[in-house]
Amino acid sequence: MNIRIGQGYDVHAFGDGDHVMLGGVRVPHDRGVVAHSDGDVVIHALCDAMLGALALGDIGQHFPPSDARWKDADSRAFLRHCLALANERGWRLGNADITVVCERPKVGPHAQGMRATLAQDLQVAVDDISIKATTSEQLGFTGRREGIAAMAVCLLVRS
Ligand SMILES: Nc1ccn([C@@H]2O[C@H](COP(=O)(O)O)[C@@H](O)[C@H]2O)c(=O)n1
Ligand SMILES: C[C@@]1(CO)OP(=O)(O)OP(=O)(O)OC[C@H]1O
Repeated sequence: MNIRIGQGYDVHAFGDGDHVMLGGVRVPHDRGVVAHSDGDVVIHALCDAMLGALALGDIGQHFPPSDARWKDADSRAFLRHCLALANERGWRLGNADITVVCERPKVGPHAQGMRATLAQDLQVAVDDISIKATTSEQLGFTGRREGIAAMAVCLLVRS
C-alpha cells in the first residue's frame, strides 16, 4: 500500500487565561485551556491522526502527561516528532483536514495562520492543510462553552 489514513480527536476544558493555542497560533480569548502542555487541540488531534496512520499508538503514549518534560510544552514539537516518525518509516504527509468545534473563539480569522504554521512544521504546501470550524449550535459541552474540541484526518503517502 502506498497510502495510509489516520484520524484523531482531542478535547480540552476551558480554564483561566487569555488565549488558546490553535494550530500553533496564539488566539486571544477570554479563557485559556486546562492542559499539561500548551493544550493545542488542533495539533493534538493531528498528532493522533498521524500516529493512527502509522499504527503507533496515541500522543499520550509518546508524550505522557506524567512526564514533567512536557509541562507547558509547545505542541509544535510533538507534531514535528510525529512527522519524523513517519519520515523514518518512508512516509510523508499527503494532506490533512481538521475541524475545530467551539462557540468561541472565532477560528476563521486565524485559519490562514494556522495552515501556514502547520504546513511549515509538516513540510508540505499550505494547500495540503485544511482548517475548518463549526459551533455545535449551543449544544453539549462545546455549546455550553465549557471546552474546545478538534478532529483531524490525514493521509500519509510513500516518500
Ligand atoms: N468557532 C467557530 C465556529 C464557527 N466558525 C465559522 O462560522 C461558520 C458558521 O458556524 P455554524 O456552527 O453556525 O455553522 C462556520 O462555517 C465557520 O466558518 C468559526 O470561524 N469559528
Ligand atoms: C499532550 C499531552 C502532553 O503530556 O498532554 P495535554 O496537554 O494534557 O494534552 P492531551 O491532549 O490530553 O494529550 C496527552 C499528552 O500527550
